[in-house]
Amino acid sequence: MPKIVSARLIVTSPGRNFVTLKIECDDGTTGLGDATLNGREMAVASYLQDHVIPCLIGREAHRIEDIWQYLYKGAYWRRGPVTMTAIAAVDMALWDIKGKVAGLPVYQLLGGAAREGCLVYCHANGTSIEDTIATAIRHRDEGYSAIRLQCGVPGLASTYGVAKAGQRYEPADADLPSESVWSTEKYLRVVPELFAAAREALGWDVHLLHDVHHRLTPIEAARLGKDLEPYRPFWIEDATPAEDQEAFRLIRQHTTTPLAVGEIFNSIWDAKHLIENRLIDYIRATVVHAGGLTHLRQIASLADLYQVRTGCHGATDLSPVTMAAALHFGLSIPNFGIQEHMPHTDETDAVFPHHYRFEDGMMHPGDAPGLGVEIDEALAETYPYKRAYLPVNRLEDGTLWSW
Ligand SMILES: O=C(O)[C@@H](O)[C@@H](O)[C@H](O)[C@H](O)CO
Ligand SMILES: [Mg+2]
Repeated sequence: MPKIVSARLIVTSPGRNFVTLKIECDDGTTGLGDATLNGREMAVASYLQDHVIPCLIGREAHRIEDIWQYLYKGAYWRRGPVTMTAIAAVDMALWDIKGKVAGLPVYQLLGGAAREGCLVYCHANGTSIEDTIATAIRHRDEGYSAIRLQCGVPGLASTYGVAKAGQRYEPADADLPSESVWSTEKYLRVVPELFAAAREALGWDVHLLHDVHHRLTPIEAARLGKDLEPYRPFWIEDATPAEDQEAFRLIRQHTTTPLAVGEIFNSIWDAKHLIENRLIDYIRATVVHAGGLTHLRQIASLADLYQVRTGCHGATDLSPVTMAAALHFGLSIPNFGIQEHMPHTDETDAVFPHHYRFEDGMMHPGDAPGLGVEIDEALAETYPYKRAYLPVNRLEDGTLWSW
């Protein structure tokens, strides 16, 4: 059985920061895990370097569950985004190794394919409704059958999800947190107009999604859900800050618009109340921030009992290693819903050559043994780490608000 002989971190910044864990075994097999936590990358790097890697050396790489429990219970201080991202990186790398040793793609180790491919959604954003619709039409013509819509808010200089003119969308945009200004009233006026225009332009054969990004109170989220019902959204995401899981009951009482939440969740305990009370329809927890494939499977199994489906986070600050792992996961579980797909830049894809592919609105992880993604270390080295923070958000009166 392969034993772990070394593990190291590769921090690279091909346009944005990524932290990757590479584990090597005595038989030469290596595995990769994504350890990227946007805006707090070096916290995870230190947790792995200083507290996890020393405990891995000499362990049997195949004992994934035992190592997971060792890193979770053995830390004493359980859960949290830094800890669970670090555990996720180890977990992904060990599944990668197990697949390579078995000569099988990871989805075959997880029970095999439960579908032909994973339905994905992409992002259409624009400073105006017209720009957003034009982008959405372009993505539909590229083959996407699910599109997330985010547009600028008249009267606000910027808003979540909308790229600066002529640039790719990258929220971690400054050496210290940039500040944006928010107005719920102005926002609530424009989103129904956006969806009305989108249905007018795109018709009904495309799924339309929207990310509220934690910014509404429960009753405001209920109002948005009701206002959007005529346009049948696939979901509204992060409608209200989800530490307050019970708040979703109030939203539920007012609207049938499907609710998705969980990209910032890092364990099953963040989602248990929401799922067991059917307060949500999609759980967005993802491989890299929720403890890896081992833990995410537990979350998906709990969700399946309550007819909650997965809708994993898949933004560009999750590396191609997570994208690959998410597709193996999504292909294999019974209650897959949809997978977010924000294509990485060409420079990122060159650092992380991979086998996953997009075709006709769906993605497939490919059939290479393991996760099917590697890292070009020489190229990675040419992109040094550059500190970057996510923005902070304030109301027009200066109150610090959810970004
Ligand atoms: O649904 C999404 O993709 C967003 O919520 C993310 O882009 C999120 O803002 C970033 O991942 C934060 O790093
Ligand atoms: Mg989101």
